[in-house]
Amino acid sequence: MNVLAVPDSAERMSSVSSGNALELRGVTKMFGALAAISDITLTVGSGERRAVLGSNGAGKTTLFNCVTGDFFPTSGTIRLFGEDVSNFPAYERIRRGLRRTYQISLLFGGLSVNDNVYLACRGASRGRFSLVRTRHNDALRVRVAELIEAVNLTEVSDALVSELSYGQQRQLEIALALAGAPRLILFDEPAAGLSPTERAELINILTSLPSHIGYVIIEHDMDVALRVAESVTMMHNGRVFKEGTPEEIENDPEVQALYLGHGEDGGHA
Ligand SMILES: Nc1ncnc2c1ncn2[C@@H]1O[C@H](COP(=O)(O)OP(=O)(O)OP(=O)(O)O)[C@@H](O)[C@H]1O
Repeated sequence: MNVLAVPDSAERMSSVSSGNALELRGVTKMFGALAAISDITLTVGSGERRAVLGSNGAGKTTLFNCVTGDFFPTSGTIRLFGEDVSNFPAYERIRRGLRRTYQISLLFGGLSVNDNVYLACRGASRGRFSLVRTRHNDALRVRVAELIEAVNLTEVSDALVSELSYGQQRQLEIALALAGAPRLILFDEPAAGLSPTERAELINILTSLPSHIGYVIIEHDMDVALRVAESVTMMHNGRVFKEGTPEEIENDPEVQALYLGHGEDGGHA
């Protein structure tokens, strides 16, 4: 059987039994002799909001890359909504409702906020791409307005992206991740470079997302991470070091020693 073959939707739905959004079992990714992540076992329930913390080089980005399909794991399995996607290319994972934001901006600076979100919605709708306006197009425009509202950018919806503040650009990236029908979003350091006011806005946006949309967030800002997540996975040297609620992680002496600036790593938060 071709491991890249994708089952039809009925077959797919019948394989969805666990109710979990994401399940990693024994996932290892080697770069030559270096294990960037080792034997990672991790479960994210449907609609769950989880933070992944860890110092530089802990393996957080590699973990995301394995989940998205940017990298294939060297060993182990990755299940998305109950389906083994370990060998699926990235676009097949996107089709199943997985989205990701990046640390770097992927926005079209010369287009308006509206047009950026519109293009993301068109890309996600899988219809034939056309710039001719139709009724379907009108429905899409309504959806675009809803997404812009969800990230509090309505007042600047006609502004060019290049005219937005850095924080507004990060908010727009969240709107793009919401295009289509996402069920699980991977946020890669969304608070990086934000001012305190922009961080408060980000927390507000993330905690206001529809409850059926789960997310996993890599975030060095502990204050943001622990406020927007209901569960935390702490990584160290490519392995899962601790799991718990934000309170448990915050109060864990080993975590404090390792991550909050008292350990040999010097911390990174
Ligand atoms: N493409 C690659 N080729 C070789 N080594 C890599 C590659 N990507 C990551 N690594 C190595 O794997 C380890 C984990 O890196 P990774 O970027 O996943 O960590 P991280 O926790 O995301 O770090 P940061 O917080 O700095 O982004 C590091 O030692 C890194 O140098």
